[in-house]
Amino acid sequence: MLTLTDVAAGYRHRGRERVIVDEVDAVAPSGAVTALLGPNGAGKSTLLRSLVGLQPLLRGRVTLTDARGRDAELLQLSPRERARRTAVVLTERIDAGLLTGREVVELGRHPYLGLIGRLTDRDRFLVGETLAELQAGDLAGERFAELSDGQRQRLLLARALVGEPELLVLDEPSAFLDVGARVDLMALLRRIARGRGITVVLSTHEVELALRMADRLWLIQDHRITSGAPDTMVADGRIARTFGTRHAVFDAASGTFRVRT
Ligand SMILES: Nc1ncnc2c1ncn2[C@@H]1O[C@H](COP(=O)(O)OP(=O)(O)OP(=O)(O)O)[C@@H](O)[C@H]1O
Repeated sequence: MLTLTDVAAGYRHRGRERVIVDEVDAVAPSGAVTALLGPNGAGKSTLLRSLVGLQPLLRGRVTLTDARGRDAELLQLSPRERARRTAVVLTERIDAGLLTGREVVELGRHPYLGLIGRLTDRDRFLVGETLAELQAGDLAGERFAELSDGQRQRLLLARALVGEPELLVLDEPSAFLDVGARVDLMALLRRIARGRGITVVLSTHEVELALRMADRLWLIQDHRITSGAPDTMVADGRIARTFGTRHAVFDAASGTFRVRT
């Protein structure tokens, strides 16, 4: 479980602070998918990057609670320990040079390798198992650079999971996927969250999909976050207020947007 306590995320330039999201108190349960929603520029990437230590957190506490109920302050852990317990999948297209699919996934074992950096039998076993779990075994021998966006996404997810993280954070994982692949990815993430009992937090622009498939929502509006179950947020009008525009109106009954006529 991930708990944010009085978190502020943003940027500091030459001693001046630009707060993007403030006073965040939110929980992402384990065994579940939490979707972070918000309009363009609301601060989804800023918050996710700050939570996992990819940019400095302005204020607050980020607590990871393991399966035995032990708390750890995520950003106080050593980089190696943090890399073992969390995995991050970003939107940027990565340059994997001439690496094969399997070699990309093997990189996910890096936080566990000794000084020589050699994979053990257990590392190889986990790589094989994870590739199978994500139905990506047929991509193992292919050159990563020559694969489609959907196939790469699967391998990047395998790379993230092969480190057996407790927390998986994904920034717009469906950005380059077609509609069928987006639904498949959400279903896969749900299965992984439940099967492994891990905490999955992802940002997305797919509001309708998140309403149907996420267990919990974090919604950014006006620099603050509110959270809750999708049904609750639809029923109390929060989704309509955040995403409705002059031309798009949210229909709570169907959980979809339609063009205002
Ligand atoms: N390096 C930076 N320095 C200062 N401000 C930044 C920096 N990077 C992003 N921002 C600002 O932070 C705000 C939030 O950006 P962010 O990318 O986190 O939003 P987002 O919700 O992920 O947006 P989108 O949905 O468009 O991807 C924006 O106003 C952006 O201009």
